[in-house]
Amino acid sequence: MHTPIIHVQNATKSFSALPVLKGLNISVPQRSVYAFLGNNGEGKSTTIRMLLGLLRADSGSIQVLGKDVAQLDKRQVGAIIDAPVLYAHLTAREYLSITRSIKNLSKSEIARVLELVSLTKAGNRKISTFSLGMKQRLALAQALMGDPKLLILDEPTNGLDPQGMQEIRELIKQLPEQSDTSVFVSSHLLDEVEKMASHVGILRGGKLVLESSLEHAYKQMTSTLKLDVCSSQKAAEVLKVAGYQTVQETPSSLNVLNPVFEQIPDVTACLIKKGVQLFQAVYHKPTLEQWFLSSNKQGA
Ligand SMILES: Nc1ncnc2c1ncn2[C@@H]1O[C@H](COP(=O)(O)OP(=O)(O)OP(=O)(O)O)[C@@H](O)[C@H]1O
Repeated sequence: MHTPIIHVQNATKSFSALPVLKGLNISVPQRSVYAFLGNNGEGKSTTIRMLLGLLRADSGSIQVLGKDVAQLDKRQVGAIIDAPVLYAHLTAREYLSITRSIKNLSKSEIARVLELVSLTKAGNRKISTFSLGMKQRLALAQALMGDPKLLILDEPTNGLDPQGMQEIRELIKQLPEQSDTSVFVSSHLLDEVEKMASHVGILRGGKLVLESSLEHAYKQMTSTLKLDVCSSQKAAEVLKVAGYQTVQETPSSLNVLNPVFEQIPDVTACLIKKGVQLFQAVYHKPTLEQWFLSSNKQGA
């Protein structure tokens, strides 16, 4: 098994005796886009500051890129925290050349990162002429200079319009494949990160209450086909013979468990063929958000 790119074990952090993190465990697999979710004030930014070595945990262990965070070479991690300060009177290339000289990188690095964020053509334009989405892409380009193996982003789509959000999402999504960069991205919106993440961790009450790959989550989600019929018992017998699993709710309604959407015509045809009157069929697949909320309640 690969070493997690971020591994937090039992981390705690209090501010003026007020506990914010109360035994936080996080395991971020390599080459993942890990969405770190939590409501406002749950401690996402605090965690991110600890991952970047800007804040020390009171107790517990924090490993980033296989090393204790205190020993980490910070140049191996790219980050956007808070609103990035972009100098409006500079062109994008001039702006990136500041980071290039600080990090002592080759000139070609500017062209590489501009290409990655699709800003090659706008490279010689002043930042003051950029849209908010372009500015955020430029901030991403800056964070990607030096080809970091890990990118840590604190709410990178905050304040962007839907198109800007989509641009950033598409960019982030392709980073593991394109440049072997893992991404740890905080957000308070599950439906927003669902479109780009491969893994999700949910922070609540100072702990991670759920951590899962999205693939696993999707497999766990149970869809149902609710049928209103003349006799649920008869319908259940007919469907059992046809290989469907059902749960009877009332004498006149039952749920078919985990049907795929394409099976609905077959289910209804089976019933009609055997003389079971069907009044209504309603297909339901929970959203990821509903699944997480219910898993959370069960785990609580
Ligand atoms: N330097 C600090 N001093 C005192 N309290 C702090 C400090 N930094 C954060 N806190 C408190 O810790 C809690 C968590 O804050 P944090 O900014 O980490 O949450 P968050 O999940 O990032 O919230 P948001 O989504 O609103 O940014 C809040 O109650 C905040 O007031």
